[in-house]
Amino acid sequence: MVLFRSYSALFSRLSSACFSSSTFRSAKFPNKTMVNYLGQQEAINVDVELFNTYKFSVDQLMELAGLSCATAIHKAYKPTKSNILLVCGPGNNGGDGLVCARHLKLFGFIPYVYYPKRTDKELYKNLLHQCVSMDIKILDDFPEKVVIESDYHLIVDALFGFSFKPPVRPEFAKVLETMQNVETPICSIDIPSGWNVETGCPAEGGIQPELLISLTAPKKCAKDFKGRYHFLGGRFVPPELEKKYNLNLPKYSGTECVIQLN
Ligand SMILES: NC(=O)C1=CN([C@@H]2O[C@H](COP(=O)(O)OP(=O)(O)OC[C@H]3O[C@@H](n4cnc5c(N)ncnc54)[C@H](O)[C@@H]3O)[C@@H](O)[C@H]2O)[C@H](O)CC1
Ligand SMILES: [K+]
Repeated sequence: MVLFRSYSALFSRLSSACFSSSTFRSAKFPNKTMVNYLGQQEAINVDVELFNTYKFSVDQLMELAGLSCATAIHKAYKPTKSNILLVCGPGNNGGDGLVCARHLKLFGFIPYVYYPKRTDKELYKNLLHQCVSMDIKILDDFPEKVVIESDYHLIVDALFGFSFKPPVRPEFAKVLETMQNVETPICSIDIPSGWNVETGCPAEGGIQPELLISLTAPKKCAKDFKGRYHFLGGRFVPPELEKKYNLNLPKYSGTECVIQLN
């Protein structure tokens, strides 16, 4: 354990010098003011249309969402041999986290999953099974602040997405509080957990992710994001749906599944 921690600490110092390649800094980013930022109900409506009108299954979209997240993390953080703590919540945002963990492993990272409140649905059982089958460690307890800071290079926040209604219920309060206080960088999937989906960061506290990956289209709270990297992922929106909600999505390049917005 001592060796493990000292490796992580060393790695953390080395890797902070390697964040983001120069290719990234010189790339031309689309004007994010062009993109339509969705309100909570709009995000839910788009989701419902994807399932009901366009007949996507949740598995399909979650796989693309989770792959987008792992890809954005790989683009923002190198080298890959680092420990990543994924905190997965009870809904689809948590499911994106489980998929992301699997892809991170395939990309060469060392993911650890904390998934305290599990749903009984087949999809989630399978996603967790896939993680376990790929030797991804599932943690029974959420690590203390000092342990996170010494052992992990990045936290992936997959606790709550666009269905979150504040205030956070007591069962998740401790986890969110720890995430608010750690020095370790945070990557939030779709919504920084604990933020109001529309008004953004709460007046007191609130996590401050370094990386935000908006899925389908950014939500209004993303205007409050002051971190280093903002990516858009979830490249699965049919053109008709994009038109209907005036999403004005930026053009993804070639076969890329994410695009950097800032
Ligand atoms: N169309 C897309 O863009 C897709 C997005 N995906 C991801 O799905 C989430 C939205 O998922 P959903 O299941 O609707 O909800 P959440 O994950 O946000 O959370 C629901 C979960 O959380 C509990 N909860 C709500 N409020 C609170 C609270 N105050 N305290 C504690 N717990 C709370 C609630 O009871 C539920 O259990 C979206 O953001 C994307 O990440 C899909 O993966 C693909 C399609
Ligand atoms: K989240």
